[in-house]
Amino acid sequence: ALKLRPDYPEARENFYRVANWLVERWHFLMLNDHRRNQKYQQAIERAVQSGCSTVLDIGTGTGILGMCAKKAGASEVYACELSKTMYELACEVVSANGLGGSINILHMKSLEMEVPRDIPKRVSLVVTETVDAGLFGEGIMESLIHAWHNLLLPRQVMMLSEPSATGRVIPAGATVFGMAIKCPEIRRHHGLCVSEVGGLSLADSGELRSPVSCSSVPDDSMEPYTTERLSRLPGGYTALTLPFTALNIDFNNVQELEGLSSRPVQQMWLPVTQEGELDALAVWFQLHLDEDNSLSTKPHEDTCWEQAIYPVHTTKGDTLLVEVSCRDAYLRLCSVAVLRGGQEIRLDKPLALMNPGPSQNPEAELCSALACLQTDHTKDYCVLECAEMALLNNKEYHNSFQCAVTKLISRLKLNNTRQEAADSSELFYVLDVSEGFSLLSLIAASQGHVKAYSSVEKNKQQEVLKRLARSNNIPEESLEFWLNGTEDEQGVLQRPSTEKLWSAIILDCVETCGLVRQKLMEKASLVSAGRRREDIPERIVVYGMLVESDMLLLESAVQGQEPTLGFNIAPFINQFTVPVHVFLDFSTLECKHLSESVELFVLDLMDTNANYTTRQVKVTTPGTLTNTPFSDCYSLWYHIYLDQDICVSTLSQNSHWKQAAVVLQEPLQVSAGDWLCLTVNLHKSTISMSAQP
Ligand SMILES: CCc1ccncc1CNCCCCSC[C@H]1O[C@@H](n2ccc3c(N)ncnc32)[C@H](O)[C@@H]1O
Repeated sequence: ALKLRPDYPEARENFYRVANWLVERWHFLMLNDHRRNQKYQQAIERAVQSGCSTVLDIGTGTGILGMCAKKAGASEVYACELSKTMYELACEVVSANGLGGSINILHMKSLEMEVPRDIPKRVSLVVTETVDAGLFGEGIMESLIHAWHNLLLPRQVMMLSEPSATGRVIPAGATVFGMAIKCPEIRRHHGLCVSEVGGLSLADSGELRSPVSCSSVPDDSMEPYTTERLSRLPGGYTALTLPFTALNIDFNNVQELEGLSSRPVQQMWLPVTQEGELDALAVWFQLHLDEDNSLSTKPHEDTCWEQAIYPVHTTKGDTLLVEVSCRDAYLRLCSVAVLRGGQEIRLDKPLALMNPGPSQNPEAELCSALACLQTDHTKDYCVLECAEMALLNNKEYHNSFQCAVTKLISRLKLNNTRQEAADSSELFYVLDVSEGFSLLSLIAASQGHVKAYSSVEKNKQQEVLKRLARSNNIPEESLEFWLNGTEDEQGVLQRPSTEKLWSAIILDCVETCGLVRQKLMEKASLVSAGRRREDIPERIVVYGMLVESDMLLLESAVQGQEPTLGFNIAPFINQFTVPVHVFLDFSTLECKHLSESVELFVLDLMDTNANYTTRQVKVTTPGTLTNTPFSDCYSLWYHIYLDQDICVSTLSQNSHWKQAAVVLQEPLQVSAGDWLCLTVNLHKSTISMSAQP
């Protein structure tokens, strides 16, 4: 579609969503990380010059590490890449750098490779960077165990044989660190932190959990950890212990690799340095490329990488007994018990006191200690997405909403009394078409005289709403679930029954990622047909601000004109540059504000035709800036007016929304006092912007 009509905004937004998915953003971060590139290049050169003449690059991505090996003089270089898009990209890059004939790239997963079918003989060196924030997330352990058994020359004791006859891996190993932290921002995304919102008591919500849990029983619907850039978390975090070494791994020792996952788990002692409630365990690592080069993902270092976060779930209503014996400053999770319903469930294993020595396998202990804390004795918990959990914890949003609904219902009642015909017992029909888990239908139903329809679909979530209705004395018949699972937008918005119309429809208009929800305006124009009705929200005001942010640039494209490690890579991968950045925390984004916040746009949901299609907005850059900065992007947020007076901001402190930013195609040279002209364009629900001096 883009090729046919490059200016068609809807197609452009879809391309952005696809490009974001096809080429992960970290390819740009990696290629822009010059230190990382140089360290890998050095380690590869050293290995090749010491005799490793045949090389396999596992997970080649753009092909950069394989090209380093070739340039360092390796006689045979092979590479494999499981992603089709990256495989094709690597082929383009390698041939564009004149190495097409000398690097053999395979579109396959290393685990499927065999000698001699795929590579003629075993290689002396495997290079790879198939690691994620939690180290193991890209399957490096499995890949290396398979490589040692099938693709690498056997590991010889060095002195007996020359280097080229023995196999080895870059990176040579990794050290994993952990640290207990207190962090409200993580807490509010992974557990219920409030007891009452919008006039509803949440006491009977039952157990609510985020999809992140390290429970001992591997449950594929749950992920063991999430990732955060600790240095960019709003409100920061407090370290509750010193960083401790959780694990050392030698990637050149296949027995150790195989042993890791089958070892017994023991307890873990964490020396406490600061008291406070434990919200999560942060984990990072050092990747030892060789004896002298290592990469670190430690927070606050100038690493661009995120850390792995293991939230600690303490189930609501339980009393978690943790003997935080600060005797000789050791936090002992060793005697952990859960008091539930008066019954004490001892979670602890035999105390680690018996073998207080250095633990053989702390990484697995880490997980078991956490599993202890999170052992899900109660099977009947309900999983909410992190954003749904943060929304649930957002008192301000629900209270604002409750005010708006109360005003609306009383207005409707007033209208009724004026029309003597209508009987005072008439019910008002309210439909909540919010995506995902939403309490708004309950808040509407709690006003009385309201029949609320919720579009919550998942059974477990409907159970939670029913439980909350009962415990908040909302009559069962005031809440119904509407058209579950129907794909048809028109159907969802049809009337509940022939004679009735909806009195109000609740739309949630801004996606958690920070963009206006796709098809919002189409949905809004659908519902505006028929009798004039009050909708919540009634309008959305879009704000923006010009900023200069190196971090955003590093995540969006390979920067600079000079080649990467001497290779011409940028033009190829930059074709996947996506100007729209989502899920940002604007409050902690490293950036320089180049203008005041400016009202860019008003979306009037009650009159969808009234919206502007293009709009000129003058923006000034404050005079304080010294160097003529590049204004390279503007960040977006929204004020959502639930009615003409009540509004919630997507930038507010406890907001569950993240922000979006639009990176300009070409950075604009601006200097203080300039006037920039932003052209804001709304086509259906897709906002696109461009800036001209
Ligand atoms: C300090 C490094 C760091 C620290 C923390 N966070 C991120 C990083 C940066 N590394 C991210 C790379 C992560 C993605 S891996 C790179 C490419 O390799 C491909 N692949 C992965 C496994 C695999 C396989 N067995 N066989 C063939 N191909 C494979 C992926 O399809 C991807 O294109």
